[in-house]
Amino acid sequence: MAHDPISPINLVPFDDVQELRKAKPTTIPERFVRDMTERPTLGTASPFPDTVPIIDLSRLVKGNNDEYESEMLQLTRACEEWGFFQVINHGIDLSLLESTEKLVKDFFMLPLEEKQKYAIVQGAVQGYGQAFVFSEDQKLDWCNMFALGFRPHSRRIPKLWPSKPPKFSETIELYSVEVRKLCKHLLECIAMTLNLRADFFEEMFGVAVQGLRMNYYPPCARPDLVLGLSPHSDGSALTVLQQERGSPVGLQILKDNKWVSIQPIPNAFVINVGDTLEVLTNGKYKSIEHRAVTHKEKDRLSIATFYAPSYETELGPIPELVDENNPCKYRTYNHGEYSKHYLTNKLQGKKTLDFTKVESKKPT
Ligand SMILES: O=C(O)CCC(=O)C(=O)O
Ligand SMILES: [Fe+2]
Repeated sequence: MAHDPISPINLVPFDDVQELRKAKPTTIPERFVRDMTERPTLGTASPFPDTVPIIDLSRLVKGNNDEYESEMLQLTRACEEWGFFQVINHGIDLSLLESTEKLVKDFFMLPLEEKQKYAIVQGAVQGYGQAFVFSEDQKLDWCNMFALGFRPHSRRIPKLWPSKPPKFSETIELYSVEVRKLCKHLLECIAMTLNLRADFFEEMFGVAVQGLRMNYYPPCARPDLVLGLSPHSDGSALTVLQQERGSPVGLQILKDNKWVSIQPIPNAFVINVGDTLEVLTNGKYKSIEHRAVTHKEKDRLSIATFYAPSYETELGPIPELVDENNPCKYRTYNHGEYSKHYLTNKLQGKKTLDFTKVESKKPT
């Protein structure tokens, strides 16, 4: 698919959160104040520092030895029981992570007029601003976002690649190439946890779609009333998230019906299973609902890379993963069609996945 399969999308104007914050309002504007049921519980969500699995990638390249086997088991458990894990020793140059982080932060610190040169254009899901805002009465996230398409090349909108700060675009390019390699490697390992050939996903995905969303969450005087990012699952196959060094806790995942905070580990990436992998594995590896919360004094930056099959790919449960005990739970559909569906609906937990669910037959 040459361009975003999204046209037209009618986004409605939104308030720029950094600008709002500058005015230091004593009350939070109504459009950001969540209904009681949606408000985050802060401080009470247990941080579970050692339960979201940590995968040491340096142990996954060594071939057939005990370390490799035990790390593969850990990866299987992470995908099956958590849908989220952190990777350490991923091999990406730490100075590249630091410079990416710094330049992205510098971008958000530019004056609004400068950032607005790259504003989301109607009909695209790339640029500066909040996507997923479709009505005047929809609650807004306490966040500014900047999204860019990276691969395939035809998806790029060159006028949205900023000239300021200097080196931004070339650094994002280098970063995205490295993160792409990481995604490929992780998917090879994940394929093997499913007893599939290592190159199974690589072959199926074609020229994989890769996009970036940079999220900047200014501090908020009332973090108990707002959400940084609404609950959602990602439409991708895999998502790779970098959190700024020294970030406060912000990411929470819904685990056994409780919101659990993910503690940032310096230099690690947070990886999560997206909807596409859920469908392909016939629900064996599930995408997990997650959200971001804000902090009273500290800002937070995160950089999410979404990695997904090409838009032409036909998706459905992999036949090897469907049998009598695991009947087919999702219908077959075109990935471009799903992306369009995902991007034209507000973020609402895992609701977009209903698009592909097959009605389960009631036992007679
Ligand atoms: O900022 C975060 O931790 C979450 C970001 C996220 O979930 C996303 O961009 O899809
Ligand atoms: Fe997400």
